[in-house]
Amino acid sequence: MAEALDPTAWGATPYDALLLLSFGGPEGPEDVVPFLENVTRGRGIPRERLKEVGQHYFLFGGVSPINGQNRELLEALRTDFAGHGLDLPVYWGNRNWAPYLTDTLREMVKDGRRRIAVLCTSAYASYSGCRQYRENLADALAALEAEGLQVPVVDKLRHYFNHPGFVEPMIDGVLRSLAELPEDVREGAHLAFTTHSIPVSAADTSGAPEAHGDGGAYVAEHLDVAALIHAAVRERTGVDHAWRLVYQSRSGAPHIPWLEPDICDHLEAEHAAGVPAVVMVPIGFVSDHMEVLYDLDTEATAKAAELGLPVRRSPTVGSDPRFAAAVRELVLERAAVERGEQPARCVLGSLGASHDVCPVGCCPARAPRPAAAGS
Ligand SMILES: CC1=C(CCC(=O)O)c2cc3nc(cc4[nH]c(cc5[nH]c(cc1n2)c(C)c5CCC(=O)O)c(CCC(=O)O)c4C)C(CCC(=O)O)=C3C
Ligand SMILES: [Fe+2]
Repeated sequence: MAEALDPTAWGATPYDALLLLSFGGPEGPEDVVPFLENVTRGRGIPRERLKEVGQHYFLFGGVSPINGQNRELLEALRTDFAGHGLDLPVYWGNRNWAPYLTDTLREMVKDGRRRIAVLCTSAYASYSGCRQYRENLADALAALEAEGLQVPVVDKLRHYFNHPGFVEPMIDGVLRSLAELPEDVREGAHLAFTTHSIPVSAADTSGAPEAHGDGGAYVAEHLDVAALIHAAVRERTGVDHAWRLVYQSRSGAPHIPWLEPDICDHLEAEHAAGVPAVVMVPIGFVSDHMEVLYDLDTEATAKAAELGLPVRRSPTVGSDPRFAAAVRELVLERAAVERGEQPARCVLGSLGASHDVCPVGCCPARAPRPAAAGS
């Protein structure tokens, strides 16, 4: 097994590059409206919600932290790869802002890259976190083909929500946040694991068809990560902190059901129930981007202050070296699979490793569109 994952034996063969594929964000006030237009094209988000979200960005000078965080992750990946003798170039492209995916893929093709492993900055199954990226890849490949360029093969790496390199940095973060709470409320603190709300219909159909059902793979995967972190914290502190999975950043029309409860409503309910403190744990996100900075650090934190409820927000993985190492392992694991080997899968929790290739019917879109890197 170890041999299959040794970069000095086969390298990442058959891959000749890794593509970091992310959301993208504005880098100045003049970018905010065009960015939001890119995000919401054809998605039916109410105008009021868009104005409101624009204000979140303007509050931070029109700059989302996400691009800077991806630049740091790129550096962390290059450092990790170089330190482990893995000679694999790493590129970066986004769905909604420069560097745009199509431009990056064009550059990759011009550099002679033919077989590309893709890491998305979304750890879980769902239309927004998985299939939509595959649709973006299909669109970009079609654009290159229309330009007469040779189309590379792209393989999306499996979901990594339950990879130790994703979970362990978050466990440390929760322990740090608990330690920062005033001592008299620390032991009674509850953990609020939080992720992006999505329409209930999208949650129910998330993941492979056999996982479909109430909450689908999206909710099941988050519950697994939450239970893992909770158990590790109990083991390390000896305290059994009560926990719940809650949601944030809801958009869409009010009459369409989205996953609940919202973090702010949850904080209110916790306070009313006499809970002395809460640690918000943003397990749904890969870096401390705007959903974390605004929805948790600004809005939910203000709500808690209004209630007089002590809260802390624990960090996401960002460019933690353990996450960079996890990405290397995911590349080498998948490379071994593509060479016909059966590598060991590094995985925690009760769900096992997610599929390498999305089956037909995985995280379906409202209206079917071409998607790359699937069956
Ligand atoms: C599951 C999920 C993730 C987590 C997985 C992943 O990371 O992919 C995520 C991440 C992100 N979402 C982001 C930003 C936005 N998401 C929006 C809208 C939406 N997100 C959705 C879902 C998700 N989103 C959904 C179902 C919608 C409704 C419309 C639609 O179906 O598309 C809108 C429109 C306005 C609004 O309504 O909020 C914005 C501006 C940013 C960038 C932050 C930054 O700039 O730092 C990031 C990382
Ligand atoms: Fe989003």
